[in-house]
Amino acid sequence: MSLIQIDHVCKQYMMGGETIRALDDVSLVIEQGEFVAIMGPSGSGKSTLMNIIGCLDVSDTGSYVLDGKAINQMKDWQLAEIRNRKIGFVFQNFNLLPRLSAYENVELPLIYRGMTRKEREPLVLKALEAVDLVERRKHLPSELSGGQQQRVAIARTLAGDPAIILADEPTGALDSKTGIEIMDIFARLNDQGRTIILITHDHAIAQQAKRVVRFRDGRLLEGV
Ligand SMILES: Nc1ncnc2c1ncn2[C@@H]1O[C@H](COP(=O)(O)OP(=O)(O)OP(=O)(O)O)[C@@H](O)[C@H]1O
Repeated sequence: MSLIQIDHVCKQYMMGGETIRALDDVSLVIEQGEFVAIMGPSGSGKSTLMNIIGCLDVSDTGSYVLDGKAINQMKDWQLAEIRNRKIGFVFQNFNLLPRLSAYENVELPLIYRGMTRKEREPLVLKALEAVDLVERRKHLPSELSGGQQQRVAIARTLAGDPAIILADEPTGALDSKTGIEIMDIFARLNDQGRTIILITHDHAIAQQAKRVVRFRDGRLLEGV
């Protein structure tokens, strides 16, 4: 069974009487343990697909099965539960809380899950270790470089042990050298068995993934 199975998915938006086909009959299979880049120009539908894969939105037609569960039929609360348990999001602008240290930022989702301090600590340290940031755990985001902040964000995601890491332009706010370093971290996590899906418009970044899926005008071009 594939981790992600998307079949003939369509998503339209109405804008001032005009219909925009953001996703136009998209089918895509992603296996457990893959490292995939979804690449396309602005407006090609990447974010729309990302939102569907991340259970933030559902398609108009077609089907999406994630880890054996049919997502299309789910209610909002069920989608929220799947998101919390299975998906780790990484965003372009890091989304760290500025008044919390690196450690506390990574810890926060585990507090929301109701874990005790004792349960949280090894998970937080392990996640920070995975991105080589244990030493900087007491720093505030403002005391860290952009690349380090993104690594904290990746650690925050890892601590929750998600089935999939979904990264939306994770290198978009970084210079190209730092961007490649972030991709090296994803590659390392992938070597450890993590499934990673990232969306990007940057060809050089996409090439760092093991598989590139190209997108244009709401359609997949190759690599399916
Ligand atoms: N909520 C919305 N309402 C109307 N149109 C939308 C909405 N969201 C997206 N679209 C349109 O759907 C198409 C695909 O948008 P999408 O954001 O998925 O593209 P993208 O490839 O992620 O672009 P970018 O890289 O600029 O974020 C675009 O034409 C966009 O204008």
